[in-house]
Amino acid sequence: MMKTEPTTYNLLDSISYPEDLRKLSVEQLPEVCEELRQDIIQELSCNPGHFAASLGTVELTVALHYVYNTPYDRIVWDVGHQAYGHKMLTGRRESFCTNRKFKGIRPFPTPVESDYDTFTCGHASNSISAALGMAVAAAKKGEKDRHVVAVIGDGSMSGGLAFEGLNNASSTANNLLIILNDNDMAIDRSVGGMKQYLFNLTTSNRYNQLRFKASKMLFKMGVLNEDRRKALIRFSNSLKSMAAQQQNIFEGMNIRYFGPINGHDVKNLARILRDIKDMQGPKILHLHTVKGKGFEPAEKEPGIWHAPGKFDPETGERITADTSNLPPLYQTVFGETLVELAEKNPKIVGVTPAMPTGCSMNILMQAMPDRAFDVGIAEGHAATFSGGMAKEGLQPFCNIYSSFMQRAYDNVIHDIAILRLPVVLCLDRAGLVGEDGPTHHGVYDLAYFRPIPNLTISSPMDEHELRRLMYTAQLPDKGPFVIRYPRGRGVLVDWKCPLEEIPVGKGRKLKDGKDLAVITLGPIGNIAARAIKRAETEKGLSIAHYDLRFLKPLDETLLHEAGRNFKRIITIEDGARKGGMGSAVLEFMADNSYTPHIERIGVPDTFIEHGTVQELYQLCGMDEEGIYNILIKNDE
Ligand SMILES: Cc1ncc(C[n+]2csc(CCOP(=O)(O)OP(=O)(O)O)c2C)c(N)n1
Ligand SMILES: CC(=O)[C@@H](O)[C@H](O)COP(=O)(O)O
Ligand SMILES: [Mg+2]
Repeated sequence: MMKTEPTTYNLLDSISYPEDLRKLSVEQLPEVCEELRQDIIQELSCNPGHFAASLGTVELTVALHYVYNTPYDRIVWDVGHQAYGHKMLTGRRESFCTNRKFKGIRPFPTPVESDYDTFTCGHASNSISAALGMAVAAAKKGEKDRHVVAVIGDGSMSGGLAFEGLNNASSTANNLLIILNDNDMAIDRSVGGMKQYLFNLTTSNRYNQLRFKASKMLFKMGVLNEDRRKALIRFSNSLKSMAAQQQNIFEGMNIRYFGPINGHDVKNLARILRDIKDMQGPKILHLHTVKGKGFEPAEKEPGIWHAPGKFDPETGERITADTSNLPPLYQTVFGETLVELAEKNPKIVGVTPAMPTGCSMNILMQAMPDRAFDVGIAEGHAATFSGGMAKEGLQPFCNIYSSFMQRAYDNVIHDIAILRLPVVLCLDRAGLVGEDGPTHHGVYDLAYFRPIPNLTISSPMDEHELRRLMYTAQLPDKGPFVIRYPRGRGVLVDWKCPLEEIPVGKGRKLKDGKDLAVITLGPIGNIAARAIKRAETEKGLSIAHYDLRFLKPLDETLLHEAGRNFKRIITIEDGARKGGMGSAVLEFMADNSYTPHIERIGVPDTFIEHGTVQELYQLCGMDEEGIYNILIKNDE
């Protein structure tokens, strides 16, 4: 049954902020959790967002706000997609129905929205570093009573940044608590050695619990102080490694390890948090949780229920529209075409940093499991790993969301571009992505990749162009080749065109015109084409339209033609206005002494919030109406 009217809750309705929660008894916490979980299910069923992760952290969220003095004490959520319960307990339950909507609650915690949100969330693996910074700052300011807690998932723990944070935490004076929320899932299944290591730790559960109890008792009795504790750890670790040929990696780094414990027993969780809260030195608490906990379909298929869209909260049936007559997703075209190419070219391999389903690399994984790699949330590694394979003769297609590629900038320069290694860098989610907001918009790649020598940078206007660019990119001697395309559907229902080469650096004149020229890059060219048609029909203008296809190398013949023939040129791109395609055209015209009036349509120099892509296009003047208004401006 769909949610029709607000449900009333016995305890949850009395909690607006954590102070209210802290007035309850420990015995009441399970009921709070049950109500909070139900409320998340009800809310998400009609206003979609990240779902399964927040169900898995209900007890942790309640326990944290119960035990810690938030917001004075700092909780740093990693990614923040698991923090819906946190939002509801921190003054945003009433407005939660606007979550992820334009002008509504933001998709991930951010201090811009609430004092309870301590840092920027969205990109994985930053929580330990940020929390360590806060802990050090607190100590420097003499705030001895301020506690800092980082909450990081097992998937996010696979990221290099998390390891850097751990490494630094182990050797810097701090009292940080790291909570490892281990549900054995990223968006898809967790991968890698850390996941295996955490699983193995489970098997030594009894040992860790015994050790925790013993050390607590000795502390209480005054037998154990910090120096003796460290000596004891060294002694117990050496005994343990002798016995089990294995050392706890965290303990080995001087980070005290507790767990693993059941992350859904809220009373026990609160008790343990209280016990370890004031212990000196860095600590890690390892929780076992179930992604999707308490909602059976999500527990069974947490991958699908990571962000399932609307659903019926009673039956668990997902509400999906019939898409059979719609153009395909660019992601499907990418995945299917990659398999087609890999069947013919044995050198092709696929790489994804933890987004196999999102980018459709899972199609290659299923068809050719030994030729596709999910490397975990490790974009920098994905790029360098691809470079290594390319150096030895393979042809990697490394697919990374545009905004996550920001993490791999130096890897692309240092480990791919300098040696001109033939890696195809597929930038999925290029352009404004919608409800995930400013952390996830893929709007900087054109500007950040354009200055790098040896790179070819392209963007297809439709599915056929995507297939042709993918085909072209894997031909011999093409060097590093970037292909950027957006989240969502293309424009051609019949997308399976023959695979043909596109000459590198060659754009297209889509139509001639006399009054002004429009230069576009990528799928936004389709919106521009509609606006052009309207301006011609309604205002009698004659407008030339060029699809540049390549930002690098630029089609100089095409640009000379535009520079020679037009006094007014409008560039349109789904990316930052500063530094991208429009800037490249400006530079070209200036360098060649052309003096047209150039207007650049693109994302302005500000962080764009969340909303539907359509709403955000409108906000940036990049929708059909916005483009039309610019086209006719001088004609009014
Ligand atoms: C740098 C970066 N890469 C990829 C993602 C996409 N992403 C969001 S959540 C997630 C999985 C996180 O797994 P985990 O930390 O275990 O959290 P869980 O969902 O299991 O609670 C991924 C890959 C991201 N947000 N940031
Ligand atoms: C939290 C996060 O970073 C991902 O879950 C992201 O929201 C996925 O985006 P897509 O839905 O575009 O794959
Ligand atoms: Mg996980």
